[in-house]
Amino acid sequence: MSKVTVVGSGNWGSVAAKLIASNTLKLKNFNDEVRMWVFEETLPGGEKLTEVINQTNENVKYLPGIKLGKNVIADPNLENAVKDADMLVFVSPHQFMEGICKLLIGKIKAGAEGISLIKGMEVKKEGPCMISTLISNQLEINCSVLMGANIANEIAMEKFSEATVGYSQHKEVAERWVQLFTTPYFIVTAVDDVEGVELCGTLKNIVAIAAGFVDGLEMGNNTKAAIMRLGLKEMMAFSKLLFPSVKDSTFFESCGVADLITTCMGGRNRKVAEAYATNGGKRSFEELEEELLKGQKLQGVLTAKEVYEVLSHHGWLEMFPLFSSVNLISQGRLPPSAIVEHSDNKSSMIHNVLWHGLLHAFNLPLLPFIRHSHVSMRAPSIRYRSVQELEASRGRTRGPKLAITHSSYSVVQG
Ligand SMILES: NC(=O)C1=CN([C@@H]2O[C@H](COP(=O)(O)OP(=O)(O)OC[C@H]3O[C@@H](n4cnc5c(N)ncnc54)[C@H](O)[C@@H]3O)[C@@H](O)[C@H]2O)C=CC1
Ligand SMILES: O=C(CO)COP(=O)(O)O
Repeated sequence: MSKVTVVGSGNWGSVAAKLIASNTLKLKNFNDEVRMWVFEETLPGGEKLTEVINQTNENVKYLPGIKLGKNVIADPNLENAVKDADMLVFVSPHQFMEGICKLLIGKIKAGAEGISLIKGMEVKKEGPCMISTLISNQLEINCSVLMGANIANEIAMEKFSEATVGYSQHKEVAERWVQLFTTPYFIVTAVDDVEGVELCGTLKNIVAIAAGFVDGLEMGNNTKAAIMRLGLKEMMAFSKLLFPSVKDSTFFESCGVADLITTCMGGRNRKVAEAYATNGGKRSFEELEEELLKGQKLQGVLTAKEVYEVLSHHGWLEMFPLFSSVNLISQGRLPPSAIVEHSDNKSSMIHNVLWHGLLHAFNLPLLPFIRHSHVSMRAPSIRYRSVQELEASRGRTRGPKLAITHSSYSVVQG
């Protein structure tokens, strides 16, 4: 019988534990108990979060008012929480994963399977690294992903939604994950495109920040829809540049367009970005995150910075005006209103990038195509000026080109 451990216990981590715990009680091939590693905290009343979760069966800080299931056992000791697990569910904010993995090296049971519910990526000197790859490489386990239109508080209340498991090669493993997560109100589908699924979940957080700016500036639904359309194009183009094997069909699964829509309508990234724009960029994201999310973490601002480093490193900034602008606005280098700028420049470049996957399939070179192609399938749209033009038009000069750097956060056990 397989034992399951959830590594992480924030808003989504707690809901994931609840979903899984309802299934392990019913499914014969799983042990009833679900262990949940908790990054220990002392609550304002002086109690330890882990003890309160185990006494009340509720994560009073990150998911108040929802019973997790009596078979969810909170454990503040990471090593102890994972030691017998056959199936490991990783669901921490992405900035903590490198630190968590370091603590887990050599502590995982041989043959264990992992799945990442984490939306984010790391940028290292060697280039971008998806979180599932970080887990796989560091812990020497196979790691699938689960992403989707999954605002945790709604799933906690058992409102219907869908999700996508992304796997590579091992369909039978994906089927076990589908079995472990699926409930009548949470329908999970597996697709053989782990990179595509993970990149959808990661990149939509940048678009959600843009959608929040649009809301803060009270620009209306049409503008937000335009931002979502442009964002989806940049998501597809960026994904295919990094992994030419990424499938178009993945963007039509829950992890793709559905997650993009729900996050741009109702997520935390959107909410904090709205407040940032309402305040004219004068209050930092860190301050607003702390005030509005009370310990929950944003992923979009960091992801925009990480993606910007990749774009800058490859000389791709002009092909990704939305992603670039989101980073520059979040860093205070452009005002929130720069999210929508009209000009008539290189919008066809994205279209060209989308051809890259096709070209790659036929082993044709990309760069000459981008430089010389005049393929014209442009639709009228918001046209972005280049980053340089935007900054120059505001009398600013660009800061030094960002080098690929890696910032890691430490995991400090309370
Ligand atoms: N909340 C949601 O609706 C959804 C979240 N996700 C993704 O799930 C992942 C986890 O997010 P949530 O569960 O929502 O977390 P959260 O943002 O609600 O909570 C933050 C978590 O980080 C922990 N933490 C704080 N400092 C830490 C440190 N130094 N080391 C390790 N852990 C630390 C906190 O204890 C807490 O469990 C993210 O990648 C997010 O994008 C995906 C789908 C839905
Ligand atoms: O990923 C999410 C929904 O699928 C949640 O997004 P936020 O972190 O912006 O709330």
